Amino acid sequence: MLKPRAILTLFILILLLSPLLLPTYQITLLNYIGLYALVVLGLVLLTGVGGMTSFGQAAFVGLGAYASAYLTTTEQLPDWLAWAGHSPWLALLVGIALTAVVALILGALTLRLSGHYLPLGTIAWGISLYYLFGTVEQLGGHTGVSNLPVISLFGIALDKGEKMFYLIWAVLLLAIVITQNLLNSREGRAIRALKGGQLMAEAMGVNTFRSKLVIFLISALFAAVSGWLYAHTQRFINPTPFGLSMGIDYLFMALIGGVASVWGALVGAGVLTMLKQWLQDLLPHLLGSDGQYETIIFGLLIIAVMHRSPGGLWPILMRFIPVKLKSRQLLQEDGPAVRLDQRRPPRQGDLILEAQQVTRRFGGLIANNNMSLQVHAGEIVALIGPNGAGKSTMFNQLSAVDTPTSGEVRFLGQSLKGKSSREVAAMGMSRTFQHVKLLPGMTVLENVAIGAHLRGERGVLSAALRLERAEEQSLLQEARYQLQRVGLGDYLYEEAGSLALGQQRILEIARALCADPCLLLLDEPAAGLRFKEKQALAELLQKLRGEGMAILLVEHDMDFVMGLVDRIVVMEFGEKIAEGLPQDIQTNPAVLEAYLGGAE
Ligand SMILES: Nc1ncnc2c1ncn2[C@@H]1O[C@H](COP(=O)(O)OP(=O)(O)OP(=O)(O)O)[C@@H](O)[C@H]1O
Repeated sequence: MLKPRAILTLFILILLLSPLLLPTYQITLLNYIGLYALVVLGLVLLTGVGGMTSFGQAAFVGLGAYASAYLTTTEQLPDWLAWAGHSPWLALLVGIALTAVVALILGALTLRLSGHYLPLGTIAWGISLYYLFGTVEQLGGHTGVSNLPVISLFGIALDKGEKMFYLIWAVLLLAIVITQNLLNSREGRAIRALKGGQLMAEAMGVNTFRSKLVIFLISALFAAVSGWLYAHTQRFINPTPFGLSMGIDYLFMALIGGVASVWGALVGAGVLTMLKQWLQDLLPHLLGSDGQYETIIFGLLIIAVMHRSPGGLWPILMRFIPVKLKSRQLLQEDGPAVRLDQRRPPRQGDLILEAQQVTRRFGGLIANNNMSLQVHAGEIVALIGPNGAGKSTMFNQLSAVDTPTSGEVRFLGQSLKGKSSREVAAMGMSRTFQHVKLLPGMTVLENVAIGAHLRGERGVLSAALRLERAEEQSLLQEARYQLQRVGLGDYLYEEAGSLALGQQRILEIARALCADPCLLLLDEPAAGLRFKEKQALAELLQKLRGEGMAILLVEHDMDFVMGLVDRIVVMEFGEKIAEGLPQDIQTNPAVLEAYLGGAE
């Protein structure tokens, strides 16, 4: 079994030797693969990891290319830009700044769009920027800009493809490392939660819009740097490679390579570039040179690959490479970690949560009517009621996922009016979900670590450069501790999706505990648990109560509830019909009526 590091070293060695062994023509091809892969890497992050489809990446490539072309070839630059003239490196800085500004504006405008509107938005700005490149006179119109200077590095002029090769591939490898570092960090977990876990992530305190903007920005910057490298490799540019058709090609490369993997970017760029070249050489011999047959065959091949392997080629390739690159390796302890700071717990008996006459209407339907309840520190309260009684709706009002039509929820003395579920999480409320919400492909440990999101503060940059290792170790140690506490210590490195449903519910409790809350909202925690697991859960909740935690749970399992909780609030048709000690509720006629239809 080969170690990933050995494969990487071999790969770098082959790269280093390539310009010495391969003919120029092939080096040119490899340069293109490197340039494309850099753009596709951004798409893997944006589309594969973040779940946002962009057809407009080629426009960002154009921004990087044109910024540098303009600055390095224009004789008389405006005074305020003169400092950046004639040096490709300074032009790169300007290109990066320009792309960042454009990406932030476009991202702010389009990333809030949902469904098909986002891809349509990317097509719109992709086309707009393309026409801009062709229209602006200073950018050479459709003729383009020629005579770009060569890049010099440490006094060496990179005037040949063989020399640019080293720069292109070094930048690409650096970008891959940065991306991988980022994905294996606190910010990375938040980013990975974007696809399929946004509601959960927000409840854990993640600002999902910010995470989207971050990957949008990074992918735009990768594209712009690729554009800069392209411009100074070709030393001539025109708008053609920055149009929508290239934007679609980049997306295809990501899909073919494997949109969920960083290395898939390289595979996708490599396979598609080689294939296109090969078809362009081969088909004219077979079919004549009249039609663009390669485009048709190319399209059919893409459909075939997508059909056979929707995850792209990388997962197939991994089956043949004798290497086990599991996130386990990335999560190993570096040594003892500092324990995270803890919130000062409220005093036993303090009022933690209070709902005052909460009403929630959905059109004509009143899901919650005049509901009031209280939860104190060191108390377990159950919210019960028949199906459709309005318990989940109430939970959503209490955790600021939804806003009451009238009435008020107060948490730790503060009204939740106008607060987001993220802010409420930061105040110390943490929850689990009726329908388990976790990221099935991620390890149990990483899933739980998302709960500790608000307890870390190191940002994207330190994650990309691995400067946040101490904090990361503390976050993972906390996740490990909470998993051991709930009895899932043996499953740290399993994929969360492989756990039984009952264990997934327990995982959600560990995740909620990771946030160091003073109030736990548990939505049907015992559903799907076996008897022994229920006993263990009850013990855990009792222990937490002993430590002063306030717990509110919705539960259908009456045996579990009666033996555990201090007080019960019963709902029917959106209203509170009873409240009291378990033994009183068990004999309450209104409750018996609601549950058993009037049986005594
Ligand atoms: N977003 C919504 N729009 C319209 N109606 C809704 C919405 N959410 C809930 N309801 C309705 O409100 C009522 C209460 O639903 P809710 O899910 O809160 O009940 P519940 O007590 O949690 O039920 P269960 O035990 O089956 O989960 C139901 O009639 C439901 O159809």
